Formats: sequence, C-alpha cells, structure tokens
Amino acid sequence: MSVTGLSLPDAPQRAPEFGSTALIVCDNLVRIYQTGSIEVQALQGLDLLVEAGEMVAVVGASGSGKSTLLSLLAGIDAPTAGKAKVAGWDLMTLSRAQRVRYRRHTVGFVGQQAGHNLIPYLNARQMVDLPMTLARVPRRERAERVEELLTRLGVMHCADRRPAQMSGGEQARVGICAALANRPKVLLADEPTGSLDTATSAEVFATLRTVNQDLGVTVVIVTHDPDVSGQVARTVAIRDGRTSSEVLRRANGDSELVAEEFAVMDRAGRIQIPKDYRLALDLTRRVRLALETDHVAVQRDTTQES
Ligand SMILES: Nc1ncnc2c1ncn2[C@@H]1O[C@H](COP(=O)(O)OP(=O)(O)OP(=O)(O)O)[C@@H](O)[C@H]1O
Repeated sequence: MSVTGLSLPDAPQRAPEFGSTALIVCDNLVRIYQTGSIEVQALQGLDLLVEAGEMVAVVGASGSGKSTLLSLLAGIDAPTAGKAKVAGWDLMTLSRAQRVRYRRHTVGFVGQQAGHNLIPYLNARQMVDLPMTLARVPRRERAERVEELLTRLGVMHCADRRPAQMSGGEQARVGICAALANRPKVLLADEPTGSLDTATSAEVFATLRTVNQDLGVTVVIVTHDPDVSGQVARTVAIRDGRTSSEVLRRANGDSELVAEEFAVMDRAGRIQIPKDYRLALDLTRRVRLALETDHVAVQRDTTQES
C-alpha cells in the first residue's frame, strides 16, 4: 500500500516580537512610586527601542520620567510593570546575583555631577582600575585597559591626578572611562553636561560620540538640554512618562544635516497631538479622522459648533 504525502496547512505567520532586533526594548513600561498614600506614576506605559550602535538622547521637562527610565535601564531600580530588556537581560526578573553581573558588565552608568562619579582620594588610574578589580580582571589586563581608555578619551595626562586636580570636563571624561572599564555594551549618562559650561559640554558630547563610534558602545543620554538634538542623530522626547516625539538628524545629499521631527505612535495606534497644534485649530475632545491616499487628516468636529 502506498502512502501519499499528507498536505498540511501552513502554520500561521506570527508577527515578530516587538523590538526583537533591538538592544534595548521598553514595552509599555510602568514605574509607580508609592510614598505613604500618594502614588506617582513616573513612567506610564513607555515604549522605546534602541538598536545596537545607536547614540540616543532622551529629553523632557523636569519630572517627565527621564531619570526614572535611566535608573531602570541601569538596573538600579526595578519596573512596576511592562517589559524592559537590555542585551537579552529581562530587567523585570533579575535575581540579586544577576543584577550585580548586569550592572558590572552589561551597562556603564555616569551620573549627574561629573565629580560625584569619582572617589575624591583615588587618582584617574585607580578610578578606572577599580571596576575591573571588583570584576576580578587580571592585573596586566587592567593596566592595559586603563591606559587604552585614558588615552582614547584624551585624559592620559590626568592618570596620576585626583578629581580636585582636574577640570570639570576632565572629571567627566575620567568618569566615562571608569564606566567603560568592564566593556559594557551600553553607556547610560544622566545629565552628563548638567554642571558644565557650553564649550565643555560640547567637549563631553564629542567624547560620547567617540565612545559610540570608535568603541562601538550604544549610548543613551538623558538631559533636559533641548539643544542636545544638535549633538546626536536621534532625540526622543518624553512627556508625562511616555515617549511623545522623536527628532532624527540625517545627512541630506552633500552631507548637510537636516533635522526632522516625528510624533511617536504607540502599539495601540495612539499619538499625542502637540498642544500648540490643538490650540491653533481649536481641536478639543472629539476630532474627525479621515484616511487620505498618503496621510491621515485630523479635523475639528464642526457638529459641536451648531
Ligand atoms: N524615589 C522616588 N519616590 C517618589 N517619587 C519619585 C521618586 N523618583 C522620582 N519620583 C517622581 O517621579 C516623577 C518622575 O521623576 P524623574 O526624576 O524620573 O523625572 P526627570 O524627568 O528625570 O526630572 P529631572 O529633569 O528634574 O531630573 C516625578 O514626579 C518625581 O517626583
């Protein structure tokens, strides 16, 4: 008896998982702080994807949730709900030991005050060496890495100086070297230029670009400096604990850079119409949506006026 081949229906195509190729995935991320009976929703369902090799700035008004996002990504704090994944680590479910490994090897963190990232009685060489000593890196390898980083970021002349003997810009660069010592995939910087003047800030941004382009580290910078979009290719704005818009800078033909602003649509299709647009056209509670051939029109609901 011959057996004819069975013809089975094709398995249904599954949509690829949200951000399946990204290095950093925040999917509907929520962080609620509870102080007594008061609840603060610092992040209210934030979506963000960062691909490996990107340099992204996160901007937003004070209290919009920028630092909260960064401390979640740094593994300093844990999300209340949603998904946060960095380089394959699920930040919702990290055990204590995994959290230590994650913070030591996967992410580097530089905090707000350049001087506060350093220990007053350690010189630059000792400061960059310290994270590697804690990770039990052999002495010779540590010495080579210290030399490589201080040289690459232009602060080798500070090797034997303590923070008090360095300028603000040098302190910031040494802090970045220390954060990179254990070869993290991601560098997270919280207001890295907050206390610096304009010229020194530009210098620190140049250093961060070197880290991104030459060392291949993915960089996420949090700042409330709106001019930062001139320094990076992608700026993501957070409003009320959610990503609301993005500015992309791209080379246009003969390498002229053009900046273009986009609204961010979440996975449920929601976008936020900027306040000045709403005021200009008096868009209130109900609007008309119309699908045109290449765009969607949003118009005032004139039935409310009669
Ligand atoms: N540990 C905490 N306990 C309670 N509320 C907090 C805590 N940390 C942050 N918040 C609140 O969460 C919200 C977001 O704070 P977050 O520091 O993330 O904002 P931010 O955008 O970084 O602000 P800034 O630019 O001023 O640093 C704010 O309302 C803040 O008061």
